[in-house]
Amino acid sequence: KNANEREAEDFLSVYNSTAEEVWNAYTEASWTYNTNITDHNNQIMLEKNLAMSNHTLQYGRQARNFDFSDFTDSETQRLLRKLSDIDKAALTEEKQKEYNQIVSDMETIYSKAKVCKGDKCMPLDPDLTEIMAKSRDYDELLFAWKGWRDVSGKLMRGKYTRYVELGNEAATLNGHADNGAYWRSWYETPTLESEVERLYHELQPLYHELHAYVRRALYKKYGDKKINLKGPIPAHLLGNMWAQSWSNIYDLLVPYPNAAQVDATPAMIAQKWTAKRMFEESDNFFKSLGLIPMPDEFWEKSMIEKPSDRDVVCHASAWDFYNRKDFRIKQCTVVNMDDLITVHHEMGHVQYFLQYKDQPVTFREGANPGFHEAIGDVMALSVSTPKHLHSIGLLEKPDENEESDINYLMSIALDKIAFLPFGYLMDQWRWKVFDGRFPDSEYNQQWWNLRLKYQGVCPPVLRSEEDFDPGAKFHIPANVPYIRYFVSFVIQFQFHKALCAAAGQTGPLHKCDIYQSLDAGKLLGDAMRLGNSKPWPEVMMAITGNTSMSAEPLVEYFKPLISWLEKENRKNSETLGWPDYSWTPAMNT
Ligand SMILES: CC(=O)N[C@@H](CC(=O)O)C(=O)NC[C@H](CC1(C(=O)N[C@@H](Cc2ccc(O)cc2)C(=O)O)CCCC1)C(=O)O
Ligand SMILES: [Zn+2]
Repeated sequence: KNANEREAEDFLSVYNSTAEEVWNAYTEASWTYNTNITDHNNQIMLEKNLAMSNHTLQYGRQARNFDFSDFTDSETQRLLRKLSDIDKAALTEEKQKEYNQIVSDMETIYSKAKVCKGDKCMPLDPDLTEIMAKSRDYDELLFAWKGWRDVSGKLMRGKYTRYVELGNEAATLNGHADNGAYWRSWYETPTLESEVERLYHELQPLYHELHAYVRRALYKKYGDKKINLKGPIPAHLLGNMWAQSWSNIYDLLVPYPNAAQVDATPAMIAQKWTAKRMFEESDNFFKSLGLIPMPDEFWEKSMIEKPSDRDVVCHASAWDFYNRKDFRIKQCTVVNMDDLITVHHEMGHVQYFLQYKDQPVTFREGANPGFHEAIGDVMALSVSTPKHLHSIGLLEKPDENEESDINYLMSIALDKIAFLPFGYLMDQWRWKVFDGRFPDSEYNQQWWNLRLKYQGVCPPVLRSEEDFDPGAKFHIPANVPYIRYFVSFVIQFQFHKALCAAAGQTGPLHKCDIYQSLDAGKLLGDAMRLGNSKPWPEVMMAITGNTSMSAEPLVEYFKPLISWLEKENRKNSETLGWPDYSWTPAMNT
């Protein structure tokens, strides 16, 4: 190593220890704000955010001064290259302040928004979420759906244009074409857009089969004035505020009502499960694989229930405090199966934090953002099986027959297959907003074009450019990219297949439960420990033996259901897709 490389290594170790301090300070301030939304806490968070940017700018400039092309250590090269991209710190201080304020304002609007009916004002969590999940009254669902958009997205419309401008300015200052190109650069895959497009088209036939089957069920429930069997589905009838997961309307479309049921919620309530019990159950699962237990600080400092005395950001999240000791989850947990899945999802993030905590801070990220999103869901694929739920006392002994298999696969498909077009279109919209193909005069129209094209849903009431429906989904005001979830929903089945093999499970993928398999745990733990120190294809290879993303394991997992759906839809001579694309439901009748 030449003197230059040794100097770089010293520089990187000073960077690392100072970064831990500065990032910890920001994360603490952000946590304080997220768990107690006040102007005071907001100001402190914004200050710490600026301090973090100044640190990034100061060290980013120094990193750029090194010529690391002839360095021998590839890890040093990788660290310096990552440091050289200074993100928002490239903006002037007042533009950074403006940008951070806009994002904070949009997130505050979203988190404090309530829909009022008379003197009763309902927040998204849990009130409107519960209405969307449980109501079967077309107009009550419409009230919640339209009401939420009026008090969230609609109020952010004016801020989003400036947010886009400043984000693009920062990205171009770092050498990216626009902010979307910057976000995609984290995958180190020049062909990312065509990769995800290929995956989407491989999976679209599965979605069309499910969409046709669900549309038929909604037709039976809401009639021919509200459902067109050749048209898109009104977006408020699918059990979820964004029609992104349909498991809450499972009762309207159960394939075999007399076969074994799959929902553990009734048992959780009957047995008086608490949020704490749900988290302990998840911790047990990770420990059974030989993975790292949640540390004491986690149990002391996490916020696992919605406080009654203050405003909080209820959207669940997992937090790394960058001091290798402090990791937390913030979740307004409701005792039901949906939230038990979410607990595993958030715990998956914390397990990743724990595994890579001794990496340089720059590498304390997922191999790519999709990897970070997949870990918890992989665990949930095992935990959700009737066999596993029975083993923790939440379901009777599952009867092993084809009908209960189809029931189970349907319940999982309503989350996983239903999600794919939504997971895909969220950043299709944002990438095109950032690259200018979607001018702000068309934000809402283009949003609904994509919602129709990919999801086959339509707005139940007229929309205009006074509305800003993308802003009604957390990740848009919160400035959180979304293609990571589409990637996760594909690769989590690759991981599931690989871990099931490691666990010696030979049956069909949907029956596999990796519980207590130390081999499966080691395979995943070793991959997580690498963090972002290696390009993700190498990590993918270490887990699955392949270097690329593949839809094949997802298709294999759902094979029995797809065959059933094809037969069922043919029997009903369903039209796949929505050729009556301009149809809309009768209004106010
Ligand atoms: C400090 C910080 O922000 N940390 C990051 C993690 C990190 O980057 O380290 C973080 O905690 N982000 C929050 C976000 C929360 C959830 C989410 O938003 N999910 C998507 C998509 C989806 C839906 C179903 C599903 O099964 C899996 C995903 C949605 O709900 O639309 C809510 C419920 C589940 C996950 C998350 O955990 O990803
Ligand atoms: Zn996540």
